[in-house]
Amino acid sequence: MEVERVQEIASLSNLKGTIPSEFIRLENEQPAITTKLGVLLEVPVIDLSNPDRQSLVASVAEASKNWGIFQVVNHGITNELIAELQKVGREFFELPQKEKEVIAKPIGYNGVEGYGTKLQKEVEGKKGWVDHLFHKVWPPSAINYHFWPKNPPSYREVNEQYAQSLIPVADNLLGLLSSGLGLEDGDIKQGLGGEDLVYMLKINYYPPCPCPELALGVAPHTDMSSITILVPNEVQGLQVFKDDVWYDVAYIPNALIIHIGDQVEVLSNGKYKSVFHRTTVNKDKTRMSWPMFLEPPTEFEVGPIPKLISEDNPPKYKTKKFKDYVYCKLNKLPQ
Ligand SMILES: O=C(O)CCC(=O)C(=O)O
Ligand SMILES: [Fe+2]
Repeated sequence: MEVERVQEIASLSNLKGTIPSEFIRLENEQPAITTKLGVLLEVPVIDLSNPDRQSLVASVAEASKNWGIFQVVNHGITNELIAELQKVGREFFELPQKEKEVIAKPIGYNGVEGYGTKLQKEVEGKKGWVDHLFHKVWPPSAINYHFWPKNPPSYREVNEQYAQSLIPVADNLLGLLSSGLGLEDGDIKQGLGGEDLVYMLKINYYPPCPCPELALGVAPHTDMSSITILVPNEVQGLQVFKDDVWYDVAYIPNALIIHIGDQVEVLSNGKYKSVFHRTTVNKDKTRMSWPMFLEPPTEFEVGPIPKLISEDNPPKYKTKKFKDYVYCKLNKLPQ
């Protein structure tokens, strides 16, 4: 059988300290050359239990304007639930390959859901050292359980519980972002489709890599989502581009990492910035992460919120259907 999944490539005994050439980045992307070594970037850490809403709004707005990324603590998701989420996700990836392939993204299928490995659409044709699983978890009408692992048996219950616990956290964050622009709390969520907002879960599985200094996990990008709520495991790997260099983001156990994605940048007419990030891999350890992408429905039109637009502040972005935004971005066409 032709080896295709990174997890399988990583387990080959004949690698002997090397990796196939399609994983070796050009020098301008290699982590060993482009990372600020020995420094952990302390992105803003925001305590969501802060009773002073004004100061909470101010810190979320400041982080979203200047960083596009922050971490939240005291968010209300229990450590036990995060541990369960990680356990069932890891157990799925540790199943025999044949069992994982049952929920593989079908070839030629037009959606993103399913187990898979991305063949990066990059000029150099390089591949990321990562496999993934995508499936929607909310709203119930958007869910296709075919793409959810049947094994381990508790996968569904744990992931449903996690999605439901995340809804108030997401609503709160979107409200804080709205308020930070001087808008009503509900305006940003409304601008994303309101209750039809889709929660798309991705699990990234980065197996140990014999040459972590030459490869990347996920290539540099901004998320197409509105915001992304991310749980990593304890293995370092997330990097952010700041002042022309890549920095490792400090890992805080049980914090949620929040990325500002492209749709919030558009809605805010550029006041909030989507964060440019990438991931590195580890020589000995498996890294995993669980980004939850909060996305407008594909047919929903997103554009700068009208209340933010004036003669002095004209729209900087087009208003367009989310599916058209995605199509242009994936095919590297102008937006
Ligand atoms: O693994 C991570 O920490 C981030 C992954 C990521 O950026 C993505 O999947 O979009
Ligand atoms: Fe990302």
